[in-house]
Amino acid sequence: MEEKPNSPHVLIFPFPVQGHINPMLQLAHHLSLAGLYITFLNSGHNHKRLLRYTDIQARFAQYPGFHFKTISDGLPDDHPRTIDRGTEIFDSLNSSSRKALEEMLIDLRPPVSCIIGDPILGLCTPDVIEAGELPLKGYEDLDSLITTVPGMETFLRGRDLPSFCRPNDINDPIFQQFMDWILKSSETNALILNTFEDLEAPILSHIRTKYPKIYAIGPLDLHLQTKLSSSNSIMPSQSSNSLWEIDKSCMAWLDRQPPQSVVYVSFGSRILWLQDEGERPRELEEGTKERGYIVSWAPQEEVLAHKSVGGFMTHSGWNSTIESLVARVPMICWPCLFDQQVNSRFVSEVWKIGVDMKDVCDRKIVEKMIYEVMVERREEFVKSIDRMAMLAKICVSDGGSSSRNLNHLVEDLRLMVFGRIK
Ligand SMILES: O=c1ccn([C@@H]2O[C@H](COP(=O)(O)OP(=O)(O)O[C@H]3O[C@H](CO)[C@@H](O)[C@H](O)[C@H]3O)[C@@H](O)[C@H]2O)c(=O)[nH]1
Repeated sequence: MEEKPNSPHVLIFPFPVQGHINPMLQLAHHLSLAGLYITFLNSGHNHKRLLRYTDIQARFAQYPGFHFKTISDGLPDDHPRTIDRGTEIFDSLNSSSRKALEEMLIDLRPPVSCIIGDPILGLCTPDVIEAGELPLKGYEDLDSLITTVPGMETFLRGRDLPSFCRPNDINDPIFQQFMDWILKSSETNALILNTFEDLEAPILSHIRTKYPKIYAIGPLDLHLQTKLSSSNSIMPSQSSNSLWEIDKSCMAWLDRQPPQSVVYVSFGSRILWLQDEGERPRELEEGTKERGYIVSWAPQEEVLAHKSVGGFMTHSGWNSTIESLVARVPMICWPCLFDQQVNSRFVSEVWKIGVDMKDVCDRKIVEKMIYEVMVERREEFVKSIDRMAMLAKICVSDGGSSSRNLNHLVEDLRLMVFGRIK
């Protein structure tokens, strides 16, 4: 890499799953557009998979300061790396990558001025424990309000807490491990968030009391699209970030459906075991043949933007939530893990852009919720989501809050080279 004194060199290291690689690549793209040196660090396993479906390196070839590097996640090649394997991937990455990362940092030129990592942000968990609201005492607590999370006092119930934050016993080793990561994440200098001020203002002002430097620069994808189109550049297709082969055949099927008649169902990387094994139940294929279309990995953003799609049944992963908001598609949420329970509560109770099935799901409930989103409360949801999508657009356009925050981020990264800020 040609060494230019005074140029910041940013090392970006996403947690090695699809939902983290996508936004981190978008962030890397933003910083490259601003002329920064970037080293994008992938696990060797994921980098091989990205290269299988797209020439990800060619996509960034226009940026001379952009380099990919890989690091081992410490797991054997045939390990499924799915979340149903508990914290295996976290643990392995933690123990195997530290030394390699330290060595890499010594060797990289120009010297790395900043590392953008991917921590778990559980800011309030210690306060909730301190207040005695965790651990939950039993089923009756699932419906009680949690009153110690600022900005969420009136709507956050026990059942809306992230799954990892509600152990039966706070001495549970997995919970303790998460707590350890949460406490470590509070040592970072600043937070870069894939959200926008108009979406989460009260929460962002609370986070600001703990982290003076936060940069809400999202929705990253829409932001990138806006930036690239203003310079007449082409937005890379989503398939250029994908760990799975995208099957576009569903687009022709969507073209044949009436406007807003289709419910798109996807649980992110949650049910990939099913797809990877090629074990889709035959009854599912047969039963939906006339009325639906199944693919293993869809071009999600294109699907959401299609005029025939009227609702999204989602696991409420953050990327899916924000992509649905941008595409103005109301949601039927069926959260499972991590932040998904909180996201779905915001969708239904705060933003009012969909319904939250939470932990109660059977065919009657699915039918009822789909009816609510597609018919009964459609007008209300569409009105709110149109407004949110418009605010997102304003935030990422020139002079909008996300655009200004991104400029500040770039300025601050530049200052780091001179050691003027930490
Ligand atoms: O058929 C599909 C399904 C998904 N996607 C894309 O894959 C990403 C999925 O991301 P997300 O919705 O965030 O789900 P996960 O991959 O499950 O994300 C993990 O990471 C997220 C970000 O931290 C968390 O919010 C989730 O809870 C966690 O499960 C999105 O960009 C989708 O567009 C596709 O392109 N095609």
